[in-house]
Formats: sequence, C-alpha cells, structure tokens
Amino acid sequence: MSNTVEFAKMNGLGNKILVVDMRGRTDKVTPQAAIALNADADTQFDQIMAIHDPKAQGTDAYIDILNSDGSKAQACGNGTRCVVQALAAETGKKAFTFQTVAGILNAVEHGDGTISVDMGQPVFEWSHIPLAEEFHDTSRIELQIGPIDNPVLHSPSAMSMGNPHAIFWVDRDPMSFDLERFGPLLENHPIFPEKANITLAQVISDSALRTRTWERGAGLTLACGSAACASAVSAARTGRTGRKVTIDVASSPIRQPLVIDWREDDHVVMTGPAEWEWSGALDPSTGTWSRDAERGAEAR
Ligand SMILES: N[C@H](CCC[C@H](N)C(=O)O)C(=O)O
Repeated sequence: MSNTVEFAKMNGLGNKILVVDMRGRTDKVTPQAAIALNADADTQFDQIMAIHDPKAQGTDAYIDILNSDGSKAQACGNGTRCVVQALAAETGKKAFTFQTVAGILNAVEHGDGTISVDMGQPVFEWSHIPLAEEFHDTSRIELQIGPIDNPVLHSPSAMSMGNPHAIFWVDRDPMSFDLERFGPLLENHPIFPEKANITLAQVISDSALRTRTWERGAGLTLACGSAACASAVSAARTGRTGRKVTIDVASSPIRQPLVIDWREDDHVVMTGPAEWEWSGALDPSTGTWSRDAERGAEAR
C-alpha cells in the first residue's frame, strides 16, 4: 500500500477542511497525522473528512471525521459540502449518499454551485445529547457563566445534530463576546460528558440568525455547519423563529448565509457553498505532505 494519498485543502464558508481520499485502502488517517497537519500553518484545519470505500449498499462512500486535536466528530456540515464538491468534480454526479458513524446523509449539488446536505433529524432527549443530568426540557438547561447574579451567558438550548451542541441566546453581536475565554470552559463543562460545540446565537428576525461557534475539539473556527443547523432548530423549537432561516455566520470571511430548513418530516437541510483551495498528497499515518505543484520536490 502506497504511503501517500491525495487530499484537497478546501473550506466551507471559511471552515477549514482537508478532504482526504482513503478509497481503496483499509487504514485510517491517524490522530497523530491530524495533529501534525494542524500544527503546520499551510495545512492547519478544523476537520479532516476522510473518504473511505462504501460499507453499506446504496451509499457512495463512508466518511470518517477528525477534529484538529485528533478526536473524532460524528457530524460536520461544512465538511460534507466540501466532500460533495470534490466528488461531483471528479465524477460528474450531483447527488450522493454518505455513511458516517452518525448514520446516512444525503446531499446534492445545485446548478448554482451551492450544496444541500440533509443532516438528519435533531435529537432532544437529554441522555442522547448527551447531558450528564436528567433534564425534562432540554430547550433551556441550567448552565451559566460569569457572575452568579448577573451571568454573561446562561440557559442554553441543548440538542444533538449527530454531535452535541449548546446554543446560548444573546441579544447583541456574538462577535462582542469573549468566546475564546468562555468556549473552553463550556466545551468541557461536566454537564456535557462527551463535551459540546458551543454557539452564541442572536435572533435578527423570525427568519434570520447571526451565530458564532466554539467547536469541540477544534476551538474558534470561522464557521460551523452543524452548529448553524442546531441554532436554527433550537430557535424554531423555542418559538424564536420559523422553521426556515438564514444564518449569518458572524466569524466567516465569506459573506454568504447558510440556509437551514427544518422540514416538516423532521429532517434538517443545510444549503451553502464550498470552495477548493489547493491539492496535494499526504501520508495518513504521519501527516507528512506535499503540494501538487511541489510533487517531486522533497516531502516535508
Ligand atoms: N465544523 C463542523 C462541525 C464539527 C463538529 C466537531 N467540532 C465536533 O462535534 O466535535 C460543521 O461544519 O458541522
């Protein structure tokens, strides 16, 4: 088995993604390779989407998702759009069915280049999010940060979109909060036994939100698709918006909203862009890599 595989540096609304082609192989991208790739400024990423041969009939590929700290993620909306764009460019196909550890995902590339991913059904049951304590109503859980009588953030909506999310409702620009300081404390709070992705969401209208996310296992990222889905669902669930909203991802350099539709059949469909940046080859066990233009040059 060759020790290098093809990969593409891509982004989904600024969310930094490495799409790694592991088809035809039985090994995996190792946590050590992920950590090494993330330590290099050129390949620094939020998630690796490793495309493996399909394991189930009727699916196009199995996708393994790694965070930049080497941990596993069950869902990555922005990364899934990147995978669709890469495979659509390779095969000319427009519609795909993927399997991940969290289940089956359907996705389609539209004529205008945007991509819709059916992220599946939200989960609200406390033990499945999971939370460490029983909450009958997870749309508003007891959790706060800051002075006890005047908390900066409090009473988030908790849910799973395949991965655990907490959405804190804020009444001013999410960029004005010190999420770098609060994020790690909340991500690792004992109420979240598997940690959680932490989002600040501001309601702009009954069909628009502005969000910013501290990602589990990746920290402050420019965008997070599953958090956008969790924000939209939580907003509709708590009566703050309708079931179809645009999300202005405050931290993203790309000023294009994500559109989230919590359909009547309970599936959450996210639509947005994906962008290819450059391609190369990497060793999935060590993370040693080279750019396509540099091939033949000394590996790094
Ligand atoms: N950036 C991803 C989410 C990664 C989630 C990951 N940080 C975790 O759940 O551990 C997205 O676009 O959905």
